[in-house]
Amino acid sequence: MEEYKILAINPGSTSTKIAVFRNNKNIFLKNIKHSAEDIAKFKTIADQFSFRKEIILDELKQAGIDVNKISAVVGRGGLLKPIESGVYEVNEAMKNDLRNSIMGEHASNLGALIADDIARSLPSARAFIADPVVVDEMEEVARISGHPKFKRISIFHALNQKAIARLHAKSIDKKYEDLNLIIAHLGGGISVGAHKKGRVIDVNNALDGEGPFSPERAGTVPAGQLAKLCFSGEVTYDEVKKMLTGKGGLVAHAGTNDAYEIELKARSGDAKAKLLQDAMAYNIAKYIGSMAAVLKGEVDAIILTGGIAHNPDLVEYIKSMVGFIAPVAVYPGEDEMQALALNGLMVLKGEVMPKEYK
Ligand SMILES: Nc1ncnc2c1ncn2[C@@H]1O[C@H](COP(=O)(O)OP(=O)(O)O)[C@@H](O)[C@H]1O
Ligand SMILES: CCCC(=O)OP(=O)(O)O
Repeated sequence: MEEYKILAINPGSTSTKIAVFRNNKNIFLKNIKHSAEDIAKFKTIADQFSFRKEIILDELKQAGIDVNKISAVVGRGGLLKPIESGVYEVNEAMKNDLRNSIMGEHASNLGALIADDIARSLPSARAFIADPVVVDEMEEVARISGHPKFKRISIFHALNQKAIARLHAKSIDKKYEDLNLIIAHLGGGISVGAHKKGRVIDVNNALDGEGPFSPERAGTVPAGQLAKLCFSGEVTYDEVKKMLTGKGGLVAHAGTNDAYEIELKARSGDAKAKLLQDAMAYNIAKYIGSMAAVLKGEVDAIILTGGIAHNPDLVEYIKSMVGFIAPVAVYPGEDEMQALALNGLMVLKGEVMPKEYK
């Protein structure tokens, strides 16, 4: 069998994860954490391009990986136009949209750009993205907000939610397409999706003022108070945007995007940290409850995943609130690196045709 080496690149809001696969075997994996201060040095996401790219190349060099043998670089897909689930070859239209931040700014915008840049520097490598954060399978009824000027849109951890859904389905000998699941990805941002027979029919916009608060996002905030603040003359547009994304959530309340730090403080008796952690868990559970209504109570399982799903206290809090709906399964961390690499491998082996982004 022909041997392919694949580099997977996953820029998240609080980390850059990289992995190298030889066919479907993982031979290198690294999770580089970025503190709130590190990230705050950059005005825009585009400004982080060289910082994140150099970190990736340094790590590969230190690990002794021969990059010249790489056949595909697969990046986490960012804020593109809403598109269907799948693997896409990086092209000029995609790069233009990402460079111009047509749908906003998020670290995942760098996935395709860095993948393309690295692939171009190699003898024969192609660049792809898979299941970007803009995968959109929402039902029409879920798109309508309380005012025609505001439309609900699908921005979430599509890659990991889909990968974990398939992993869970396999573990119980079922197909993803036969199950109804509620999946909460608990990372730098938090998304809670209702998966109905393989389609995410509703999900909170994890990036932009919707859903539970997260390590670095405010989530849903009282709209009237937000409008008042915006016209108070006390804050600029950019400052308000940062309050919602980047400097909201745990960063605003406690000055850190590290949920593990809050977990340790809460466990050692810090009452403020405990209340903050409980509030985050409470809001996650509340959104899971709303997705149970979306699925009309027909829920095969609730799945908790992402970095914060490592926290046993937070997981117990959520279970105590939503355990009556369906069994709760916990998949701490993510399966994104394998999902990226396997999508690239399927294209290289000719098993799937990459889609074209227009
Ligand atoms: N072992 C752990 N225990 C508790 N929290 C953790 C653990 N590992 C990571 N986290 C928390 O998970 C969050 C990051 O999750 P992750 O899914 O890696 O995010 P992202 O990809 O959005 O950067 C951070 O706030 C981090 O503190
Ligand atoms: C943009 C939606 C996905 C998201 O929030 O990712 P991070 O948790 O990596 O910021």
